[in-house]
Amino acid sequence: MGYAQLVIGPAGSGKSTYCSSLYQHCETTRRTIHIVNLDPAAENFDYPVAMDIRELISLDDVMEELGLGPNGGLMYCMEHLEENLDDWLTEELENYLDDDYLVFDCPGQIELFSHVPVLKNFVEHLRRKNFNVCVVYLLDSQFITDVTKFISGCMASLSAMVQLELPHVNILSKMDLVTNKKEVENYLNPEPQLLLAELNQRMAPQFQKLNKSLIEVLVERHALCYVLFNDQYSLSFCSIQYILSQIDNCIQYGEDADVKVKDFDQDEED
Ligand SMILES: Nc1nc2c(ncn2[C@@H]2O[C@H](COP(=O)(O)OP(=O)(O)OP(=O)(O)O)[C@@H](O)[C@H]2O)c(=O)[nH]1
Ligand SMILES: [Mg+2]
Repeated sequence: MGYAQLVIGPAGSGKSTYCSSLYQHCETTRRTIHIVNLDPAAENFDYPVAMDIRELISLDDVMEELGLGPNGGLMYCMEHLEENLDDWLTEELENYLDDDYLVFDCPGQIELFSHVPVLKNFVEHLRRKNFNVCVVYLLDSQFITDVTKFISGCMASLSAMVQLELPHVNILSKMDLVTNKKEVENYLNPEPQLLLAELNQRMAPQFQKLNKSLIEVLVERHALCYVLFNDQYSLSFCSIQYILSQIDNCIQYGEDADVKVKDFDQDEED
């Protein structure tokens, strides 16, 4: 059984920074993880790149040869990846052992997790290769400055949840940029009724029924729950260690460790 995180979220939400923090943390704690670049437009990396989509296809070549713009070119590259899952990805995965841990740093185009099936087929391929996969969805903390932004950010995450049908951890990134701590309290474990009241206040009266349904569906799917992340300085509730433990739990990584704790308890009882 292998383990994988699929790191997604809107453009600039901090996905690559998160991957590099995770890599540094794992290096310090002597844990092995491999970070994979799935962004054909990425150029600079703060982590060693274990696998790289740019070895399969170059965005510059696609834009030049097909006369596409950067977004059209990126979608073409991702569709090419989808067509090459059985050969390129399968061959690359052969370099990893059964219980290896891979982290996929994805591009930020929202289409990839709203309606285009590339990532869905990608994770299905990983699951066929016996990987336990968790989606890690990053949302920039600027989304909590305004209730309408927050709800739209949550809806985008929910659409990834519905499309990919995998364990899913939401992360609110760049917490160091939040100056108003009240905003954090309002949005971290939001009281649905208060959110709804605030949303109704911001929107025209004809949207009240829609607002109610939106909040209901977000609550039902646990899509309003976030863990916090801050790359700038260490705060225990924002720590990468805490986030990693939540994700490990979702993909049942380190179950052996739990068994050891049980044995220990048993010894004490004896
Ligand atoms: N202040 C602050 N800035 C951050 C944090 N995380 C990321 N950034 C900055 O946000 C910008 C975007 O970060 P990236 O990690 O490249 O974001 P990304 O989601 O990988 O972006 P794309 O791959 O282009 O979609 C960079 O300038 C980062 O330095 C954070 O925790 N705090
Ligand atoms: Mg990136």
